Amino acid sequence: MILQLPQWPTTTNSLVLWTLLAICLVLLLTIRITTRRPSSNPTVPVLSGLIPTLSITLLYMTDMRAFFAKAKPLLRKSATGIIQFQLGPYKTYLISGPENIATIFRASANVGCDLFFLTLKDSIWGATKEDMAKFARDRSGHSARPAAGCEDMPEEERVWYGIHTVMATFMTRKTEVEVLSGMFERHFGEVLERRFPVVGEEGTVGVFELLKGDMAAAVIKGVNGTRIVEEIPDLIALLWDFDLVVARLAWGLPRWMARGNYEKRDRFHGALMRYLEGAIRDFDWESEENPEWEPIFGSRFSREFVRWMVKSGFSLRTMAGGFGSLTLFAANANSLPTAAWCLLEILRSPSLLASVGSELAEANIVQPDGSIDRASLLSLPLLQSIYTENLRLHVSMNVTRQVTGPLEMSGVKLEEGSVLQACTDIVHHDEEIWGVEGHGAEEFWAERHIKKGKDGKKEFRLAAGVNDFFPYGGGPPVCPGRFIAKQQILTTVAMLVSRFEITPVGWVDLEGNPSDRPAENDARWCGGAAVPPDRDLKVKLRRLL
Ligand code: HEM
Repeated sequence: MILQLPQWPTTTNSLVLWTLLAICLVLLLTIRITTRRPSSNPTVPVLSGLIPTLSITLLYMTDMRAFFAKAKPLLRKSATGIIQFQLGPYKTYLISGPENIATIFRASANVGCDLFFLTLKDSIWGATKEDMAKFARDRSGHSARPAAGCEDMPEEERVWYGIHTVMATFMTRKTEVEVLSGMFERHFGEVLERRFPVVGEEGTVGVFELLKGDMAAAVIKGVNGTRIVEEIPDLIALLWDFDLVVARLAWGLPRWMARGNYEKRDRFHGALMRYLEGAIRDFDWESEENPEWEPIFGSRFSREFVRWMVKSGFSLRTMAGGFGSLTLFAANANSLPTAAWCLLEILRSPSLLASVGSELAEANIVQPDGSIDRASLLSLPLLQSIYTENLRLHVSMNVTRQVTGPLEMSGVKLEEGSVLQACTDIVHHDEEIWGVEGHGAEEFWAERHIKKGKDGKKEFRLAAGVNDFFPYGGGPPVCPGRFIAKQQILTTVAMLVSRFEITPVGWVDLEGNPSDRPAENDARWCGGAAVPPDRDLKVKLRRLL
């Protein structure tokens, strides 16, 4: 039986789904469909299974790791760095190689991302039909200049551009990044202070468990304000429940096939709808002041996003979906696991912990008043190398675009309407790109991205070309939160390493039972951006400062 059983949590609904899929497979096998769909483009190798279309689509949806293992050797052998497969109704090109990747990241009318983002608005936001129609109608693009043919479209109907403008303005500008990072540092400091009120205080915690609670609380207070955590006391639990099903929701299976996933999404959105209703009513939208932060919506980014949605006439349901995905989920779901991996790698090696401690101390990262000198922190070579290495090894993202006009790549004419994917899981683990003697590509090597400068000093330098590394995607839809993410992750590491004496106690599974092995990537998140660890490290913390 070629059906790969899913590694997802088993629920009655998923059992029903798999039983149905298994029946379909058996039927198809019985009538012996063995023909392979011929490639319409002979220079592009075809990734195919026993049953054309169905095998690969199923593998992709149920076991992303096995899909990568099958695709990788074929892609490596492909002279053009392109292979193709059928993903449900879409012909999909899997691409590699810096030139090909640069092509999809270049701003071009012939490469679009709306198909991918539109799917997410339906399945993950749970947008209403009317609001989905607004997004589907707008073909004017994300740039200030409307795409050809849409020049006369009224600005308020340009919803993609509207959303892009809010994110680009309030997430990537230096002042906003500074405010968000400063708020994060303040709130994370406060939660640590509450947990360890006096110098010398000790406690045993799981590193990832601590971040999922305390780091998430600090991120949310900084980005979304303090009132939301008071009004929704189980917000963090609802968020992590939602996080567990996001990648599966993205496939858009109907509710009857994945009821449990939709229930988790709806519980999260239901709480946000109730919150937003009151928050929108109570906030003084007429005020001339636009503070950097206030308790109802937190940062300008979160407030301006809600203001834009209200002004554009979106329903409360769509608003809750967008608010949940683009602010709460986006701000936590990737930077938290990455911060956890940075800490796990540092703490499992006493010599690396000592080196990081010295790097922080020598650069006086902790100021006399206890605050962090974030500008200097961001330029520390060893910490940057550790951060980069963890993004390389633990971000598993299939960056997705669509061919929207005539497009040629490595001499191959790509079919219009087809999907393009660049997988970090394949490119970031490529031995030829990243491997060096003694340090294979699969290994975490803290110093992989460090070179000696002319003065003999250590400098951070990415160990490959810029298009070989794309944890934050690329091109116009590149992650707008990348600057904030880096600050949050490095600040978390710096605060814990400099304020505490940390002694590892042992590895535990996610229920807290002792484990005989260290953490690995949790396969359930494979293909869905930052992959969390499947084990945690229990540590003893003793407050030093
Ligand atoms: C390690 C941390 C992070 C990683 C690896 C990551 C990765 C990504 C990737 C790969 C994309 C898609 C880009 C593309 O298609 O080219 C994305 C989009 C996005 N990210 Fe991040 N991200 C991280 C942190 C953050 C943070 C901290 C925020 C917010 C504070 C954020 C907000 C967003 C938003 C709003 C989008 C656009 C989603 C949409 O339009 O539907 N990200 N991110």
